[in-house]
Amino acid sequence: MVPPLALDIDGTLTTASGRIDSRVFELLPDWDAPVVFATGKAFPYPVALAHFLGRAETVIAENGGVAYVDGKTSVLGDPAAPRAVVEAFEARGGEVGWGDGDTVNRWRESEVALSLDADETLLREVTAEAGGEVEIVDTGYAYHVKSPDVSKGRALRRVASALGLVPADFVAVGDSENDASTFAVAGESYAVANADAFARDAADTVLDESYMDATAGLLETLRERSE
Ligand SMILES: O=C(O)COP(=O)(O)O
Ligand SMILES: [Mg+2]
Repeated sequence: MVPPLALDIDGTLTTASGRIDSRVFELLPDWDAPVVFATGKAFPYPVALAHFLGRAETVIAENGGVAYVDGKTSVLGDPAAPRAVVEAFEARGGEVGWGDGDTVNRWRESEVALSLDADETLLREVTAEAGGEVEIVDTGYAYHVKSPDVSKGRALRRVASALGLVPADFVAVGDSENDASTFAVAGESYAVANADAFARDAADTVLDESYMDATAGLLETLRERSE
């Protein structure tokens, strides 16, 4: 039996230019165990990915702020403090940085994400003034202002339990700071070679290859190992 998977999306299932790698559509539709997409992206993104792969919509979004399994949505983080911090940041001239429309935050329920173009110094200053109520996670794709109580790893506990599993049953793959908590609870954890220092330190293994080259290679290995 192949193992259940907890898969980060950006940097792990993508190309270096941020597109979903086409091998995702070859390797994941028939993966014969639960697959949890665990991402910093807002809820609709992993739902859409699972949907178009023909898989169960079992997802962790917003770095663990939202979990969806078996038709049930759980919002696991309170957006009040993150929103207040970002309002204070804007009042002092900061910009969230996604332009008009802001589809990045439109469906976000537990946290706020800012563009990497945002003024990081000001953001960290305003966050420090909130006195531990919020933290910033830099995924390499965005700054996320979130409750410190929220994490992908904590959400994986809940999702695994709904599936009749425990996090230790999962193999986790990821590339950044927001994956360290998943790595801490998964049975086996792998950072892709493009991963940041947090993810590399937290992973059991750092893969030699980057992005989906690494993930695809690992999935092949896991499949062979299970035969
Ligand atoms: O949304 C982000 O900042 C990163 O998303 P990821 O967790 O899928 O890498
Ligand atoms: Mg990532």
